[in-house]
Amino acid sequence: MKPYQQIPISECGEPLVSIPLEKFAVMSPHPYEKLGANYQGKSPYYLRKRVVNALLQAQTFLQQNYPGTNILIFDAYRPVAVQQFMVDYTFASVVKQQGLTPEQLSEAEKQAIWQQVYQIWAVPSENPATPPPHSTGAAVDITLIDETGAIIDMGGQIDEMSERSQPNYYAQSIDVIKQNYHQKRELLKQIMINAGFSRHPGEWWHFSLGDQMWAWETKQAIAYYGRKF
Ligand SMILES: C[C@@H](N)C(=O)N[C@H](C)C(=O)O
Ligand SMILES: [Zn+2]
Repeated sequence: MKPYQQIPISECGEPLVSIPLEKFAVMSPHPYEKLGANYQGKSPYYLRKRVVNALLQAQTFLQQNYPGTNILIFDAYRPVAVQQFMVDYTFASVVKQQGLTPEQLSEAEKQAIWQQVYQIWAVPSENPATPPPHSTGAAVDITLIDETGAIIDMGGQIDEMSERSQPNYYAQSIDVIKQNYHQKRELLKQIMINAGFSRHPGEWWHFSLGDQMWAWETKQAIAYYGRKF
């Protein structure tokens, strides 16, 4: 159990709504649908109403200060079944990268890979007290695009399982390009924090508002969004 999962949830009942996608950039096709994730009629582009409003606020702030720059939404709502699909997919990918099959792995080797997977993915828990963040409709994975529509280089890919995913990975670098990665990550963080979000301490692209991780990071006693569906 992660420390943030100790935070009690007092579900406020606010609905999930569709993100107005015309106001943002999106990946097409959606990255997890492309891998075969089944959303069973729901959309990865749902969020809680207040979370959508806050995301729009972040977008307005960004465009007022950096005209032409835009938020790219990589992922938002994720049913627990999709969380399960993605952790299984990631486990299988790591095994494959090692040129192995699961049957060739010892229990200890499997555990080591699961540990790696759960470093960046939340456990697909069905327990209402410990929902995966994206299953609450409060979490969103984003990056930025520039005025030409190109994805701004943040010095790492979303969902990358490496040290580079740490938000401050480039903070101390003396290399100008790497300093620029850090500045871009800081810009992303700043527009989101201004709008009320908090950032995942280990992932530069993950932000949430109102869920357990947000409550933990912002020192609130309770979270107000639990699992949806
Ligand atoms: C891996 C990334 N897409 C992500 O969303 N990670 C968080 C921790 C999650 O699975 O909720
Ligand atoms: Zn995320």
